[in-house]
Amino acid sequence: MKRFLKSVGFALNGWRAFFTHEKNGRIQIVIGITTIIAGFIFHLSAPEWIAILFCLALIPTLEMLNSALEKLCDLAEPSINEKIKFIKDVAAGAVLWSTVFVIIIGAIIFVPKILDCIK
Ligand SMILES: Nc1ncnc2c1ncn2[C@@H]1O[C@H](COP(=O)(O)OP(=O)(O)OP(=O)(O)O)[C@@H](O)[C@H]1O
Repeated sequence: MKRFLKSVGFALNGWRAFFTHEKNGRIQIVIGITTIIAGFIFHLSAPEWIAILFCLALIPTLEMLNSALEKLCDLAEPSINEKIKFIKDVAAGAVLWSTVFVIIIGAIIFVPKILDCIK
């Protein structure tokens, strides 16, 4: 139990490092809070909340892995290297790939509600 709590502590340190020191982490916080507020304003249904919460979990998770990989690459090979370029580009590509679908999901959920409000 003590070891488990220690591991949770390390993971929470990871959250703090990502969400306070990384620019992308701070952006994710702003997007997350804004989306949750919008969810309450537009009275999302349970399935809509599930989709939105899944999206809000997915992108920061990928961003965290991307940031960790970037740091590892910078440590392992500070000079220009084709393999490092591949690793960094593919990791960034993973974030972008998911982001495209998350934007589509967000649009499917929020755009009709916003249009209803404007009418
Ligand atoms: N050591 C390297 N060798 C080859 N290409 C690199 C190297 N470091 C970075 N690059 C290239 O530059 C791009 C940007 O790398 P960088 O580490 O600056 O990521 P970033 O997303 O701009 O970082 P940040 O998240 O700090 O803004 C990489 O995707 C890669 O194409």
